[in-house]
Amino acid sequence: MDRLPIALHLPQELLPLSGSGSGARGQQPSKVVGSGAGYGPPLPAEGTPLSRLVSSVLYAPAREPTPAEAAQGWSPAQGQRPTRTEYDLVALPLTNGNWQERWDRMCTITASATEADLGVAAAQADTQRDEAESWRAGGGFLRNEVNITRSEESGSLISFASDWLELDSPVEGIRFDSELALRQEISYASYLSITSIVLPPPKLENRDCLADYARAINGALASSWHINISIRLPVAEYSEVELAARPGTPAFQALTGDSDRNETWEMWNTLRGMCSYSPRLTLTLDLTNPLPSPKSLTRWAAEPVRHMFLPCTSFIPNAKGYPVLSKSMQAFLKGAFKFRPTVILSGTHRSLHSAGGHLAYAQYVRFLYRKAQELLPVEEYAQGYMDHLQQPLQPLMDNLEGETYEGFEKDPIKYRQYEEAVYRALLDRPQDRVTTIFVVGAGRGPLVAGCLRAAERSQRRISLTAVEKNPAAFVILQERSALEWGSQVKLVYSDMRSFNPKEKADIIVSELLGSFGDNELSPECLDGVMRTLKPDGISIPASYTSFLAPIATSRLHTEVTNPQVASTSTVVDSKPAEQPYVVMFSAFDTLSAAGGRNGVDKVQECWTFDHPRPDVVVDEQGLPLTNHHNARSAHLSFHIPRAGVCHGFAGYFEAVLYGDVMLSIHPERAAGDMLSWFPIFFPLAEPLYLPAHTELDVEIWRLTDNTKRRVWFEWAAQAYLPLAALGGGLGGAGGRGPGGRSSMTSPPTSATSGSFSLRGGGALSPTLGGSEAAFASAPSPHLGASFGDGRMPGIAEENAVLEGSVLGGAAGARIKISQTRLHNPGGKTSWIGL
Ligand SMILES: C[S@@+](CC[C@H](N)C(=O)[O-])C[C@H]1O[C@@H](n2cnc3c(N)ncnc32)[C@H](O)[C@@H]1O
Repeated sequence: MDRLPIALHLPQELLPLSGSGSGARGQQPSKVVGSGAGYGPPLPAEGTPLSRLVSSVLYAPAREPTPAEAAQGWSPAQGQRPTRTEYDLVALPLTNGNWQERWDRMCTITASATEADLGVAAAQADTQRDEAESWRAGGGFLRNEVNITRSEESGSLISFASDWLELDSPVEGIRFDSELALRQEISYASYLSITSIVLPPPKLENRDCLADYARAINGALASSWHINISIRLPVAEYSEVELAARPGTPAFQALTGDSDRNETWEMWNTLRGMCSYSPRLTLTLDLTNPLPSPKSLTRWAAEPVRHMFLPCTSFIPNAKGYPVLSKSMQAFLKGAFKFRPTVILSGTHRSLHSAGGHLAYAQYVRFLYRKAQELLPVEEYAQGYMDHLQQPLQPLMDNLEGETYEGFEKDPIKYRQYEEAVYRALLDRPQDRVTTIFVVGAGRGPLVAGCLRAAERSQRRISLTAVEKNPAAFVILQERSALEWGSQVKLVYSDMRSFNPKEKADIIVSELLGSFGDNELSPECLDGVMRTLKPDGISIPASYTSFLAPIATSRLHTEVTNPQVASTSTVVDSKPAEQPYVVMFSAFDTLSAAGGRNGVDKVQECWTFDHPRPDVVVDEQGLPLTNHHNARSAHLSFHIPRAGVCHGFAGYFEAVLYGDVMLSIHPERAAGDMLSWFPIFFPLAEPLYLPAHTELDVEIWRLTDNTKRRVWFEWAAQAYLPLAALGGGLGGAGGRGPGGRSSMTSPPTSATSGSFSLRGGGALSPTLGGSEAAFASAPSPHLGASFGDGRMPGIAEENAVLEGSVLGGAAGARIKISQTRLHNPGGKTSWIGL
């Protein structure tokens, strides 16, 4: 099991001031090593004061053996060897109060006040201005302004930038000088080979200057090619009134209730959006404040959390006085541990808890981490594949590798379900008849073996043929035939679409399913072999259905849109955003929920394929004339209860094998330990911001081109806000029908629906006055963050579109707020070959 990285945060008062240990305080210089021929400053033999402090945090001193160790033969050398403590890293501020003092003197005075205000003599003010200007022209730190002076000291450190930097100050001069100071700190950290620096967060009260903060961060990222910037952001903010009610008490609960605390996430979303989802911009989630409701917390699961800042004040004492965490904090950490953030503990020296000592906090976090490592079989199997984007297989166009078959064959559920389906189908057949079964796309034979077992269990006689077009897999089939099956199984090396048996089948068994059901071209392959099925024959599977849900996954979005990201390797791993991927989602959040005005599902059905399908027009050989009947389209409408950003759609499938024997990777219905299929991901090239109560309409098409012999998917989405959600009195029930419509069902009645452009929002804004309440907790980039004038900026936009029931008045009306482009038009980026 991996060790969870834990850092100890050392505040300024516990740090040696740089310059101490020298003659500065009248001490003799320490004994040094390397001072002669060395090129750097002399290094004290016992290390610098800082490196000694860091070592004392990370390594336990030499010790005496315990009685048990002594009994087992303790060698003195063992006692001398430094052993690791509970900590792996030390977190500390890069600069100290001396720097703040000088910066304040230079910058706050010149930026924010007049001489008269401050009563500063004109000459002194001039000196400060000159000093500030020469610093702005490219000044650096003084030796006693930084806590770290040598790169030898920086190895096990996480450094914090000055927490007084105000990149979002309402005072313009302070903003610009803070930005200069930040650049200086980043450049100094880079010089020290520090790879990650933690920055103070933007302030809620300065939200008007959030864009200034974001621009400064973007510039800071560009100023160094390797430094990672991590923004220390509180998991939630509370008002003074709420905090006065004492977190954890029923009074606090009554005040905060179930409300969505998304203010800090909204700031983060604006910030990372303005920084173009830089992979070097991450989060240090600050767990000082009480946790909000679990619903508000889920969105952090989709964000790049690099560190968790956990002060000792967030721990509560257990019955024996040891520090422990509340149930909700335990659950949150358990979910977060799978991303292996560094936990930064702070204040452990303050003896806030009566038992356990200062290491008890780290020991407890490690205990929680160990507990969180108990994985489901599918999670165990998927370790190493988490959030790893893979091209979907094309088993028709390509021949699969042996390793891929081996992977399939580890699945404990799939083959059991197939055997059960064949067994039930055989039981439903007369006992005295021989049933002809074709296993088409037999691979290395696991379904063939399943059919033989099903025949034995059901006491039915079968005639079994295995058809496979992969020459390498066909060798394995021959091997199994020679060693296991003998004459029980007939082998045919052929593409199933040109397979010509003498006798037709009662049952055709196949497994050509992809993560989205039909995306490995099962419909097209089975179309080609259904001519070998008797009129009353059956297909196992009988049908399969595709499902979709909108998700937030900033990590995968960054990967598909930032070609330079993916790894530190020099190979540029470009992953276009207009193709589907197979991926085991880990850092993601499903944005939709069941309900909304139309009572829609959280995960919605796109379309279904049934086999056999007697209505297909075929030629004289029994093959379909065109592939037109396999085109599909789905128009879905998702209810998005809380604000979030959609980065794409997760796709799943469910298959009916026979009767009620199913296969499912539907997230709400799957058994949980089927390993053969990870979900599919349809990314969006641009993230789509969705305020709370959005109705997200998603269109997805499965298209085919007979001449090019290809199948591909296209997708797009539009976001709408129901007027009812704005509290303006125009909304109501009804309007658009429930989601989940597909091309195979009847289209919605359009007689009463229509849409019209809303020109000049002024006419509507009086009705919509008071809508601030609905938006106050969900300011959107599209809507603007300020509602001080009582109007809803999105509505005032010239081209906002109001959709509603024209004949039936405005009941069910909704306003369109954004849309995506059409992804993968004409299959230009991605297609599946027939
Ligand atoms: C997903 S694998 C399943 C293999 C095996 N039935 C199993 O369940 O482990 C699909 C198999 O179908 C084969 N296949 C795909 N299209 C085919 C076609 N048109 N004709 C024959 N075999 C095909 C592939 O080569 C591959 O072996």
